[in-house]
Amino acid sequence: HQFLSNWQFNRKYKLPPVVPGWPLLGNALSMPFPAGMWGVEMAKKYGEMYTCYFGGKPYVFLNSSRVVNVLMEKRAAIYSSRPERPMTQGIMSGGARMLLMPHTNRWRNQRKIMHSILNGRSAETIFVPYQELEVKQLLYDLLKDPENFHVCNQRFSNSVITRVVFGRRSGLHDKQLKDILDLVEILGQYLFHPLKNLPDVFPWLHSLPKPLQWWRRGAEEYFNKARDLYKAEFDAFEKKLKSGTARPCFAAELVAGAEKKEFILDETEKLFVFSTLLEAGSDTSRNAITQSIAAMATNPGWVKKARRLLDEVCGENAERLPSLADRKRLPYMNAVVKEVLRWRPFIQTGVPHMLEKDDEYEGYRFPAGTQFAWNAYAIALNENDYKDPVAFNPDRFMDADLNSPLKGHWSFGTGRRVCVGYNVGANNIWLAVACLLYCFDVTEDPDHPIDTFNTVWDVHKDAPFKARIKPRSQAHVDLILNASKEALASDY
Ligand code: HEM
Repeated sequence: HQFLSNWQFNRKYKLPPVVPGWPLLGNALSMPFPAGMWGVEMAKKYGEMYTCYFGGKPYVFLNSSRVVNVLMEKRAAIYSSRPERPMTQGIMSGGARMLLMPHTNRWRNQRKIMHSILNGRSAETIFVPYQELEVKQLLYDLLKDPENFHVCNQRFSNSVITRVVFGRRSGLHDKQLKDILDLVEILGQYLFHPLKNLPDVFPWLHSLPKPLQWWRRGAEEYFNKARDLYKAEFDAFEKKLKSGTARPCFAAELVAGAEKKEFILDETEKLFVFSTLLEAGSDTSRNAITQSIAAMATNPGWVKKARRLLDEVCGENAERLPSLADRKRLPYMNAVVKEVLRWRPFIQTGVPHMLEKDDEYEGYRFPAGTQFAWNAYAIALNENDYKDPVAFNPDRFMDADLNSPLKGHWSFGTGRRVCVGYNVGANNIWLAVACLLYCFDVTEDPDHPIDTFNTVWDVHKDAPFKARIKPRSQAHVDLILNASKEALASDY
């Protein structure tokens, strides 16, 4: 029977070159975590597309912008679902995590809510003042504790989104921040390391009697931990709301909207809207800012250029900090943001989308249910896509698409699933990197050279690499101390 169905499958479908794997487990054993450089190697060996099998299902890696653009972008109407994930979505997220939802009305509903919070006018009017406040705290923290730059960047990103969602700021040593990053780290390993997550690779395992489901207890503990974390945060907010001390924020709007029946979210969905916002908001720009530090230390050329342009606008003697109001006058910084995202994409092999209907392309015939991902490292390091791809060179983005943060790289994803927080993310990076460049000299520690290919960017307990971060001059120190006074005094 198996032979016959394989035979039928092969008559009907034709997939790009298949990476040899093992019976049953397919390629789960050979795909490391993180898989960026493995993806580069496979792309060199197999070409523009290759296929892996996980749990008997095909997963196609797309290794050039050309094919991502045709399939995931232009044909987004049928390339925008997500595979069934009974472990990470089912048990660990109570079925309510938007990122993992299939292409359904439930997803559309959540996407609308997210869009209204994160985009349009609100990205500018609501987020920008907090980004401007938090960046001053970031500079102060980097001045005081440069070795822990990773924690300073974590706090900055987390505090912006926590302020918008719950109306409170976060501190460097907040337990909530560490708990969020722990949760994301575990989820990331399950999502991107098939061997660690057999219950999603083989969804039929979930029909085993419950006592035999060895993963269930751990997964339920994960769900409870996440739920308790966001529930505690929401309860604390509601207390403030009742006592009249809550600040205007998204949670307040959500409560008001729910009372007016503008939308319906059950309890778990509500908590996972918070989880999605706080986790996506905390865990992405912090990596990008950290990577910009690696780029400054290893590629001094662009730093000189960016610095000269920043000095022209803000003064050579630490007259004032760069601000998002300077975006029009500092187009080069838009290119910097895009290059930070392109250079060594920290979501190293992309996020898989699932094809909803059989499809054909250049002689291949893909069955519905095939997963497709932009192979992020492989594309970023592909010489046909980028000239001298290894170098950090923002000038490559000084083109007609300069002001479109989504164009020219895939780090925000693609098609209908493209990151809904990209404006907030791009502004976080723009502001933090502009201020860092303006105030600090960043150099490599000769005893600890940075391996920009194999560094695991998203570790959060320790710094992923070492770098020396020193203020440019006493005038810059004074500027930071002065500018951060308001942030240091705003303790809420
Ligand atoms: C540097 C910053 C960021 C990067 C690189 C990034 C990257 C991504 C990527 C790669 C995806 C998946 C896209 C796909 O499957 O095609 C995604 C989805 C998402 N991101 Fe972001 N993100 C960033 C910032 C943010 C921020 C600040 C928020 C919100 C506060 C956010 C909210 C989301 C949400 C809700 C989704 C799920 C979208 C869906 O499934 O429809 N992201 N992001």
